[in-house]
Amino acid sequence: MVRPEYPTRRALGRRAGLRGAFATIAPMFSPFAPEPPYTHGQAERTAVLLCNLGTPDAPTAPAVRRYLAQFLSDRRVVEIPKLLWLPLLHGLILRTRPARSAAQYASIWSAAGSPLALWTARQAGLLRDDLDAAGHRVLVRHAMRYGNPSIASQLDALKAEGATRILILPLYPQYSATTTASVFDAVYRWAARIRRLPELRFVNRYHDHPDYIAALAHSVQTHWQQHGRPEQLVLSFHGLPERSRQLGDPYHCEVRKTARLLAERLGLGQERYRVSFQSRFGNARWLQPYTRPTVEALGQAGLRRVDLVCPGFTSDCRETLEEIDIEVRAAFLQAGGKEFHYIRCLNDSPQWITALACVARQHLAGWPTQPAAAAALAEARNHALAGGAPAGSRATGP
Ligand SMILES: C=CC1=C(C)c2cc3[nH]c(cc4nc(cc5[nH]c(cc1n2)c(C)c5CCC(=O)O)C(CCC(=O)O)=C4C)c(C)c3C=C
Ligand SMILES: [Fe+2]
Ligand SMILES: [Fe+2]
Repeated sequence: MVRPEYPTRRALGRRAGLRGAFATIAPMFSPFAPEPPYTHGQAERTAVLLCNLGTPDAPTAPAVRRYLAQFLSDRRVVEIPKLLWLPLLHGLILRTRPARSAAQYASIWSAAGSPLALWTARQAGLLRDDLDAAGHRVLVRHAMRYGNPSIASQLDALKAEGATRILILPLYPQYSATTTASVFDAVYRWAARIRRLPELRFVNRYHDHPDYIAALAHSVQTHWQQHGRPEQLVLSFHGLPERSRQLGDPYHCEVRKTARLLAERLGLGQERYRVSFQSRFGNARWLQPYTRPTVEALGQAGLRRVDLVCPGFTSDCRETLEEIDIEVRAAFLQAGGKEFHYIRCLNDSPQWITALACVARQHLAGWPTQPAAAAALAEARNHALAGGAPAGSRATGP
């Protein structure tokens, strides 16, 4: 006869202890971030995350080295195979460039920090106010693709604030794999470790949005009303390796369209403006013509006054305040030019905030942005789930 084996009290205790211990350590082995327990009837909240490129934490060589190490290790930015690129990056570039870059950052750093960081944070606050004034209760935060605050940390914060729907809005009007897609990579990486994902939407581009073009035109026209007009207006955009265009990056095409629409809006004939590309990095061939030689040639050709605007940069930063307003200005004057006017980026202009809000609202369409609307939606859902039972009766049930 086989006697059934009943576990002894001590064995049961041991097993419960093991189960308890397992329950304690299991989350440590989960690939997902811990979540608070799920409860029914949680409010739906909509959020917008403004994403910009990023900037060093300080204008010092170590801070710039940290920032550049992250930036230039991104395969979206430098497409050279890692085996060839990393020795060059760590053996040469990160040993020489940070000190030079830090001095350039120092020349444009304000008491409150990096211009790019300040403008981006301000845009987030103003966007929230604008949406709020229009009756849209939306959480708005900003994040940086490289440096701080990181995209992951801001998505964590939005989730902790209860965001269940998040619109990712890069501060790049023209799409490029090197910038826009890299922001999306960071969001996907964050999402891969989240159990209860918010709904996510992404804005790829708004290079031809009428409000964006109107904001640019307003900024140029205001400058001209105060200072008169130049002989030439240069529209300078951040450059990109020519190879990216050949491999299918639409950036160049979108830049040309922004430029055409802006010139049309300003009533400029083709002979009164030109497009150029700045901030070339390394020795490869980038999109042409390059900004500095373009402006030098205008000075050498005897032009008295050139105005320059950077329509692709939505915030002033090192690339505009130092490279353009200091270096390119000096190059023009040295080449014989007399007056160089740098027209500032959109920064916190009301027209730009209106444009951002319009882009955001178009992409938020269908998502509740008011607490009352969100609550009504949740109630309607509960009602449908309960098969018509009074709304709220399932609010806390399974
Ligand atoms: C290595 C190649 C680079 C590509 C490709 C690139 C594309 C690209 N960048 C911007 C916008 C900005 N870039 C900024 C700084 C910056 N960019 C590169 C290199 C590439 N950019 C470097 C190495 C740096 C750091 C500055 C330096 O050390 O020289 C900035 C300014 C940041 C700041 O803190 O002020 C912006 C903005 C776009 C839009 C773009 C592609 C379309
Ligand atoms: Fe750049
Ligand atoms: Fe095109």
